[in-house]
Amino acid sequence: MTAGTLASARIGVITFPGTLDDRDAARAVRLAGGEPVSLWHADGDLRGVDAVVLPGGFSYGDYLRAGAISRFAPAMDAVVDAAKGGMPVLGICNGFQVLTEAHLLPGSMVKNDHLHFVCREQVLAVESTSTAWTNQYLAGQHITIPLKNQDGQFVADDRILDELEGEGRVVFRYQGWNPNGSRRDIAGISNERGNVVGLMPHPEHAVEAGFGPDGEHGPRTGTDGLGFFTSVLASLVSA
Ligand SMILES: NC(=O)CC[C@H](N)C(=O)O
Repeated sequence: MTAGTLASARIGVITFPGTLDDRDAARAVRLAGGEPVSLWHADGDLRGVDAVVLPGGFSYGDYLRAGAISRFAPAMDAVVDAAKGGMPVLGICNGFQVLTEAHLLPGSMVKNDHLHFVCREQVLAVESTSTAWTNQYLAGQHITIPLKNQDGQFVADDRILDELEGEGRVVFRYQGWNPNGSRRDIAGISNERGNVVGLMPHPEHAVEAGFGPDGEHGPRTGTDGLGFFTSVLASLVSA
């Protein structure tokens, strides 16, 4: 993509068997002004996209461990190479699970501590705006987006957690209630470079006025998730 051509940014959305949220992710890209490109897990060619979203769902039925099989999909070999080269990659929920399994992000996702599926509107604090996916938010801003998962507990040892905190790579933290027992209330993290971000809650379901969740204090806005997709477009223009 040439600098300054915001609307021509092509954002790939990968579909695995069992993916649920690819259509909403593609729609979010379109509403932000980008061009969504459908990518299939078995295809190792990313079709020249500028960034990639790994959407939510139950890829390969969450068999073995959520994300553990998807990690070996041919598309993921291409994503790992592209991410190492600096391409923006966002993993949402099951996509976050795939990113940890693929070792693009540290830590692991395990069963929610209460052992129940959780589905709710969740308030998050945006703790880092230095990533390809959060540069259009304000540091400390609270956003409300849906959360729905069974394996949403982020775990890592203290050395990794201290490193994430020390390097400003805790991108989102749960506010008000920790819905799954995640260490240090962590809802999302990034890699060192800030091009790879993963989180459990779902920004792609909060991109259109009147349909997303109410804000924390104010009237229903429903668009708190749109900033992920406008952020990546902005990061591509400034790249
Ligand atoms: N919404 C989702 O992406 C679900 C993620 C995952 N398979 C889980 O339940 O933990």
